[in-house]
Amino acid sequence: MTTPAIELQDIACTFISKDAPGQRYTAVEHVSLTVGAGEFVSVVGPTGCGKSTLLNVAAGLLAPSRGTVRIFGQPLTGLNARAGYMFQAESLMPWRTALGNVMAGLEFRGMPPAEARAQAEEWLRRVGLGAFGDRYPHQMSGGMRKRASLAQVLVLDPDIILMDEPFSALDIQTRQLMENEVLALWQAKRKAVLFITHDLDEAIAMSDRVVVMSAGPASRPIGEFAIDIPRPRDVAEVKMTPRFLKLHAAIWGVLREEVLKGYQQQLRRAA
Ligand SMILES: Nc1ncnc2c1ncn2[C@@H]1O[C@H](COP(=O)(O)OP(=O)(O)OP(=O)(O)O)[C@@H](O)[C@H]1O
Repeated sequence: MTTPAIELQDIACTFISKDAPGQRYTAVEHVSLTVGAGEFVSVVGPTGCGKSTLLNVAAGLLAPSRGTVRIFGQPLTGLNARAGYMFQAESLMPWRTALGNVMAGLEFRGMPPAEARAQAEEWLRRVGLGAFGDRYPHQMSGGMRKRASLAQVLVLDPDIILMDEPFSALDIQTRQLMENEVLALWQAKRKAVLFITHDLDEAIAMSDRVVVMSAGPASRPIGEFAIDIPRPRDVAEVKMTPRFLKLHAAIWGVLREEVLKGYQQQLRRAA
């Protein structure tokens, strides 16, 4: 077997509780998870179960309290330099144009400006923003900003792409367009993707594998499903196929109870 792109081994993350500083809260525990080179893996689970925590661990933004992280076989210490990260929130610098934003990472790496500009323009074209390089973030729609963010990540040609609910703020049509575009780009480049989402439909439509997390505290994977739907896929069309519906029913069977538990916990915390 080839070395996985990401290998989380028996990870635990314990935080000082926000509600009671004297208490500790174990968000995730006994999490072992791999993403193969070129594999698209989604993690789904109830709200607050620790999905973003795991992504932060894979990005090297958060050191786990226990366990090891290996990136292409090497123990991760510090930031994961082989990964690009696409957050739920906007990541564009408001004072830079779309082109300036996409160029920024290349410039920080020390690439000569003319070359950085040429590569950034090429990526803006690939994400459908070729004519909008001179727009500032506030002059773009939410969908355009997401495209620019995507170009910002992909221009750096990372071997691993970490995505935390990147499309959750978009309307459904724009979202489906973006999902298809991400799949097309992924299919062409075959990077390892770790994708976090609340949306089971999205997870199944996009992924090679879907991992289901239990409700917290001490969340861990409780189910793993191979998505054997042929590619290329159209995310809207695939949702009407019998295989999709069967997989959806199977995964929802595992996820449903955890979502209810997570919801009850939220209500208790809010009370
Ligand atoms: N830095 C921190 N300090 C204290 N608690 C934290 C910290 N980061 C996360 N937590 C807690 O750990 C748990 C997991 O959080 P996380 O954001 O990873 O969940 P999530 O599954 O991504 O949530 P959502 O689906 O709502 O985005 C939550 O209960 C959260 O309050």
